[in-house]
Amino acid sequence: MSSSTPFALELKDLRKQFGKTEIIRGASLAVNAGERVAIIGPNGAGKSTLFNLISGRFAPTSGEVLLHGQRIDGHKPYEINRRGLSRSFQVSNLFTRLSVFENIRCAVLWSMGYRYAFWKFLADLDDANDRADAVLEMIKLDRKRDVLAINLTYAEQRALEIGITIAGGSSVILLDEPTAGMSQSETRRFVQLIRDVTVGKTLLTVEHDMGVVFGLADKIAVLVYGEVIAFDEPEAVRANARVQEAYLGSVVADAQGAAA
Ligand SMILES: Nc1ncnc2c1ncn2[C@@H]1O[C@H](COP(=O)(O)OP(=O)(O)OP(=O)(O)O)[C@@H](O)[C@H]1O
Repeated sequence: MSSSTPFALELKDLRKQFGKTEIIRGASLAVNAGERVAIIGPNGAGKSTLFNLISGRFAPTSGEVLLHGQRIDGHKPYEINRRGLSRSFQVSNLFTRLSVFENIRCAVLWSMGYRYAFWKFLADLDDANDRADAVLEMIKLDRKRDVLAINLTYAEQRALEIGITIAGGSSVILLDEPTAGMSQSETRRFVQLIRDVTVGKTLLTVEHDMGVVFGLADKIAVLVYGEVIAFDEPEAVRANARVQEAYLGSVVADAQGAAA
């Protein structure tokens, strides 16, 4: 066994079957700490399923998921979260009737272990408040601190979700289509926001927008029929013949304009 630093996240020959259908068919991937990785692939390739396997919503049929060198496959989502992996969802996960600040503070308190032990939380409330305010500044919602989440714009709600995802200080962040539904200018600002709040962290994002992919990712993983057929830097993936053939031909041509 090597003594070098383990990968932040590693998938080893991961498989997932639903009934008789194998959706994830031996996916392998090794992500270094601090890398930003976009997972792309055609509809139905298994991107969301892969996220569900990594974050513990599904247990794999076989194979391994390692977080900082330790097995997490089959563990419960909250256990995986405690070990430093946090995930956002395509569908909004906000408490719409709570303020922006309260949404973030809930996430901070949860990450500090106050899910059930609210009796001990008063002592640490100042810490939680400070951390929540720091996160609000990072996601640029400090001026909306006391606004109810339901009254935010769509883009602000998505920023709040990112804030909730990073509030606990996880080192590995999974974002599922973070810019879906945004205008082009909102998307550009949002990509910058994601870059800013994930400095020093490991990021995996599922993304359809090639402008976002090429603007954000250090590396791209191409998932086709439940297999990672390429995992490399953007230019190498763009030039990869197998990727061109299986998926990217026309999509990449479009992206060249979008990323320029
Ligand atoms: N819980 C489940 N039970 C049965 N089949 C499932 C389940 N979840 C996903 N699938 C199937 O797995 C396949 C991959 O779905 P998945 O949502 O992971 O793909 P995707 O790459 O995220 O697609 P998209 O880009 O359209 O979001 C689909 O055929 C889907 O119907």
